[in-house]
Amino acid sequence: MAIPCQPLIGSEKLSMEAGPLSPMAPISQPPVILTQDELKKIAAYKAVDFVQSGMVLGLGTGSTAKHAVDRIADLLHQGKLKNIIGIPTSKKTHQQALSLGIPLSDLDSHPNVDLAIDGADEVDSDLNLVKGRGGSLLREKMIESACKKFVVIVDESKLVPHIGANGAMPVEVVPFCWKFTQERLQEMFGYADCLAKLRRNGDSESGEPFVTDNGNYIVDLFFKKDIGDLKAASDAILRLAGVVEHGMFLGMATTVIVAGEFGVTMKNK
Ligand SMILES: O=C(CO)[C@H](O)[C@H](O)COP(=O)(O)O
Repeated sequence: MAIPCQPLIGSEKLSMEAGPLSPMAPISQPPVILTQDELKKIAAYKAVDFVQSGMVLGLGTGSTAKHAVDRIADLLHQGKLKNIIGIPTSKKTHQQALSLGIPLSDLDSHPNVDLAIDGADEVDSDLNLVKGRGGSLLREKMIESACKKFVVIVDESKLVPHIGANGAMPVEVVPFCWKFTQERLQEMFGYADCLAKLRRNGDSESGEPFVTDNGNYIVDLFFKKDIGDLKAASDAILRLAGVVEHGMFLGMATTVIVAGEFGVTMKNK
């Protein structure tokens, strides 16, 4: 399930043959298969190649973006990057960046962001995204809407034929009468085509609601069929009083870097 991507120069092969042959070694050895986390790290490191000294940077959230933040901190400590200002997209990333000594600010002080690097839960062939399964969609959307370039980093498992094909599309809602808002979302898409479900901590149906960094709840929409007109769906969700934001990031990504078994590919808008 690969979107047609433009290979990077040489399209590095990530599935490498094991070490040099010794006289006792078999003629060929099994390929080294990289883990999903190693693929995420490769995509993240490629994205950090876009970072230049003096930039204001949106720092993404999640297991892929974490590698990018680590890499930026390494380059700062090595003196290869200077005068970076990071704008974290979550409390968790704020903590990570702070602990690594990355100078931090926010959109109030730095409303123009040069570049944001973040992961995604789904990417379609038009570079539309689902984000927010980690719960940080609101701050991510605010910061990534304010940036000149938005580089998305994923392993190939995130590529989908259409948005909503592979899991939840999160909607951040105010806690006040969340059941009412959940019900309106459910009615909007119909019981036959969608399941709207409050996100809770843990697996139990009776667990406490998951609370976002902004003190809100999340209703996850599980679509059973193609959403169709994404812009219309986005507008309809945002018109609903009680909804704060949703996890469809339409037309926002300027570049998507995908690390997969057969190499790293990059697609630009
Ligand atoms: O949107 C997000 C958090 O709100 C993440 O970017 C998204 O969930 C991808 O996470 P990961 O890199 O861990 O797969």
